[in-house]
Amino acid sequence: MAAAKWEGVFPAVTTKFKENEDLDHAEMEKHFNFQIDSGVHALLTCGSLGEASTLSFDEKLAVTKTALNVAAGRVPVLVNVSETRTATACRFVEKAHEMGVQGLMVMPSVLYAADSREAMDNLRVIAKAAQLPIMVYNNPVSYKVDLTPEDFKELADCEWIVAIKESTDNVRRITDLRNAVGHRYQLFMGVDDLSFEGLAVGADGLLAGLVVAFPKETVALYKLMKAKRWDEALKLYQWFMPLMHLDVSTKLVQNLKLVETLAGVGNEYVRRPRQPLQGADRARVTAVVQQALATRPDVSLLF
Ligand SMILES: N[C@@H](CC=O)C(=O)O
Repeated sequence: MAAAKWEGVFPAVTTKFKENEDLDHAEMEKHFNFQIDSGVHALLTCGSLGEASTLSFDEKLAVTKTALNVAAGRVPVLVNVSETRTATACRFVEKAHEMGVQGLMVMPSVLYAADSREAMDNLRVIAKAAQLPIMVYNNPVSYKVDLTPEDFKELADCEWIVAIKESTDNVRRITDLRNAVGHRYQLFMGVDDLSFEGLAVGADGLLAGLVVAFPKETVALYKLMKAKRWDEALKLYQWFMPLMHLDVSTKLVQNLKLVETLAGVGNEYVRRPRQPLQGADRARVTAVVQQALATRPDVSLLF
């Protein structure tokens, strides 16, 4: 049977590399401990922000193993599934299950824009192989596959599908999902700069990017919203917004790795063909981060 209900702040952790592009497990241990010590409610490895597209099958398992070792049961560890072929995804989830992950996030195949019949079949086949709770990552903006509230109604009989990461960029979708399927699924806002709006209309959590550099602030935003302390949440959100815009970009990985570096919690090593930001892009992100750091609220005073 599927696990306890997921809720709260789930960072899509960045994958740490050395200068020569090898995995840097020591840096990842630091990063994962930093997230957990800051109060996040789970870790998601190997998402798009985790540069999944540059990681081999075995590397994804190795990164996830490090997260499991660090978490040691303190928070659940989910791994993103982004294989291009359903059969490969099944092999991957079987290995992830053996390794002890507590859940999966499943993306559609990024190289083929499946129609909804194909996308739902892909999910059912992966769920059967995994026998693990699954969050469906619905992001038609980036991946050109949109599972609608009607599709989720149809998937409701699949007990392993327990949550949806909502990234349509359309905040109406949270309410449309609730109206269509009630509380059958836990709903996560997947677009950073719609966090307040998503939580305000009843999302159960955030599966977000900026949390990698500012976990305490993201957890504070979530807690304020759940406590209906709207004015304080809005003030914090207004401070956060210029940073959150940085996640909504084709350069989100480089943006966020630069944010982590300037915030003193990471480095900028990425895998080619990505390269660290330069020129005007670098100056723009640096200015946003410097302004945010200069006006950073002390969220420990809020609770
Ligand atoms: N969609 C991202 C998280 C948010 O930026 C991911 O899957 O890594």
